[in-house]
Amino acid sequence: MTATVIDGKAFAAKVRGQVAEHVARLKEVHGITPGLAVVLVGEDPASQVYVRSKGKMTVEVGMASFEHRLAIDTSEADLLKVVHDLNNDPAVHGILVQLPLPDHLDSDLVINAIDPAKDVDGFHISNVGLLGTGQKSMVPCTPLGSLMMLRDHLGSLSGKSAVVIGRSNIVGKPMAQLLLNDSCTVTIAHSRTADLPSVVRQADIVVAAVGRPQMVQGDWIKPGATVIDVGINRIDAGTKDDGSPKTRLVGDCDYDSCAAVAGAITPVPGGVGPMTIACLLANTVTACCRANGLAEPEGLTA
Ligand SMILES: Nc1nc2c(c(=O)[nH]1)N[C@@H](CN(C=O)c1ccc(C(=O)N[C@@H](CCC(=O)O)C(=O)O)cc1)CN2
Ligand SMILES: [Mg+2]
Repeated sequence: MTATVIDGKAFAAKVRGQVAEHVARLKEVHGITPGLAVVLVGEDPASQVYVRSKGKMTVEVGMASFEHRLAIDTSEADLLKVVHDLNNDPAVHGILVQLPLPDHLDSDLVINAIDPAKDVDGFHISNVGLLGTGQKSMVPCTPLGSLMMLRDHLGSLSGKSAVVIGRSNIVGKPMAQLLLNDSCTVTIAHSRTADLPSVVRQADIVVAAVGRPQMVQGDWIKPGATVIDVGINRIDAGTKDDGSPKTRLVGDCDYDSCAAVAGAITPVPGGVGPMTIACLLANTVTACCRANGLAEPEGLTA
């Protein structure tokens, strides 16, 4: 079997197109421009790339983008003041604090200071609790994007057996919750799970979010299963012509061996990653509609 490649780049472009249509309607009919504020502390190179990309795509879909770049030694009090001001800014419907934060800052404290209605990352404890009890919430972007791709590829997920490898608050746990809400039978596995290959082999749906490059092997995959690879790992790839080190991105799955067995698989890059930013934009429109008592965009929420 050779797996169908689930094209996250194309899917994300489609989602951004839908978001742009909603934004245009909000502007024309209601005179409202959704606004997204992104806060970056420090100069982590990957975070800078993601924040730049978020700002660019926010503007491309017609929304207002507010960027707050703070020095690496910003105090917790100063960061909390920025969050507080954004909570009270009526032009801002979504707030995102780029992670990871520098070590001296308490991520939980900062995230829980965001107004839950503007928490477009879905990381605030109120949103975690709402998702966990099946109530309307803001849903974390990477799991939401993964769910959209699964629904698009498989249709109903009801009754399917799903294994989520990874138990992080931002991917593994909310992903498991979303799959459960869609009536999957869900197992959360992780790096310490006994006989992980046998556990994964039971699954119709595998979501790999363990943060270990190419860990999941093809012989762990049930033939025909759908594999969502959330991992983004940069590994050595020899040297360039000038002798400098070369790197490449790989997922948590060993792509070639998994693709030989799976029914469908997301590539890295070009799979889940692009969906993360598309879902961030979708969440911002959702937050804006909710704040204004308007109907939410269909198909862009969980
Ligand atoms: N506050 C948040 N912080 C972080 C999140 C998040 O959702 N909220 N997720 C990640 C980083 N991230 C967005 O912030 C992100 C990561 C990767 C991609 C992406 O499109 N990746 C590409 C490859 C990019 C490359 O070449 O390096 C892909 O997979 O195709 C988008 C967003 C941690 N922090
Ligand atoms: Mg910290």
